Amino acid sequence: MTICRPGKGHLMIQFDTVHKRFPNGTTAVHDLSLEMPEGGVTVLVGSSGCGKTTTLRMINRMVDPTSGTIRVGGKDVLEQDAAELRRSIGYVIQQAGLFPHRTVLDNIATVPLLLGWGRKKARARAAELLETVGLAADAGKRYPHQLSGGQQQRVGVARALAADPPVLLMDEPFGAVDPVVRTQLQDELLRLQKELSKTIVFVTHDIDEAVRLGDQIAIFRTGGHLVQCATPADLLARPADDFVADFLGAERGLKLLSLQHLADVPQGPAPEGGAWTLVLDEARKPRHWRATADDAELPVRPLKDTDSLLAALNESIASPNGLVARVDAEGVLTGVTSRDDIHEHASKTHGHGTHGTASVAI
Ligand SMILES: Nc1ncnc2c1ncn2[C@@H]1O[C@H](COP(=O)(O)OP(=O)(O)OP(=O)(O)O)[C@@H](O)[C@H]1O
Repeated sequence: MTICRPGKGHLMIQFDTVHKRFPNGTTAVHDLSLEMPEGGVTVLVGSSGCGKTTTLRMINRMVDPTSGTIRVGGKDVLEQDAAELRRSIGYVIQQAGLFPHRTVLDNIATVPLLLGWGRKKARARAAELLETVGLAADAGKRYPHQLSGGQQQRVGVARALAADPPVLLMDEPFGAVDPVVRTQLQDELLRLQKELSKTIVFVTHDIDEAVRLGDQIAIFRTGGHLVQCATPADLLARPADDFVADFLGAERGLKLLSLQHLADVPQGPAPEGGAWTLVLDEARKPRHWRATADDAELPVRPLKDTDSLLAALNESIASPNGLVARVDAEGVLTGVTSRDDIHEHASKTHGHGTHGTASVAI
């Protein structure tokens, strides 16, 4: 059995040896012990039918466990009224699940109205949330079918946030939109999360989405078994077994590079007198590379400390001499870094163990 213990901060959600067997005999979740820190995003991933949705739905009692305990904010969910619990937890599903005959504003105001806020206050809150999720005020008067899939998904997020719940459950919320909109929605969620610090449980099939959004990722396999739970970087660096490694995909190393930043990679002065010179403007901002032999020019894409090692590797391949120009926040040159330095730094942090540090196999 794998137990996930993040080990720092307050825990908002705790699964303790939770088992779910449906009346038809299907075991959807098998002795799950998993802890989710307050203010963090826990992503549940795994192939179809491995128990992600059931796990999520046990948190707000849309499904009750067969055995074991689930605590939200320290309280056993089975000791709470199911309807009340549901209203206190935001829930977002694929294709938003909006009420088709209610305006967008009324959709968003649903839970505040159920909580007895009164129409005026609930609608004012809904209007505020439209802006929070990046929709224009006039979208509030429309009906869901008059919005694009991506816009509907934003309304779904606004509706889930309406009563300002501490916990948000998101079941494949961006599964039905195209990849460009999906990336935008992920960016929006990351921006919102910086502001709101909700405890989010997010179900997806998409490992890239999990790596982008998760503070911790729990990987399940068929039969409702949790295989590994760790931070994205730990998971990518140290998959627990072949199943996890396969799930992470052949580009696991590149994914890991996308999570690591350039900041710690050493830099030196830009070379002088070699085959290529880095040309700067009067403010010492890089303009281009110039060939000593024939004055040919090649573009330079300077990187900041916050850029990823993947971006750095990419730039070092594009650069004529394998050097990456580094700049400060104002775009002024701070130095250059070689492809070898990037490689060396990447392999130092990849590690070769087999177990994620946040997982304890027992
Ligand atoms: N109400 C139910 N009655 C019987 N079996 C169920 C019920 N709900 C889910 N199951 C079964 O439990 C298992 C886990 O289902 P669940 O929906 O939790 O998986 P999932 O990982 O979310 O799948 P997907 O990624 O396809 O949504 C599956 O075998 C499913 O068929």
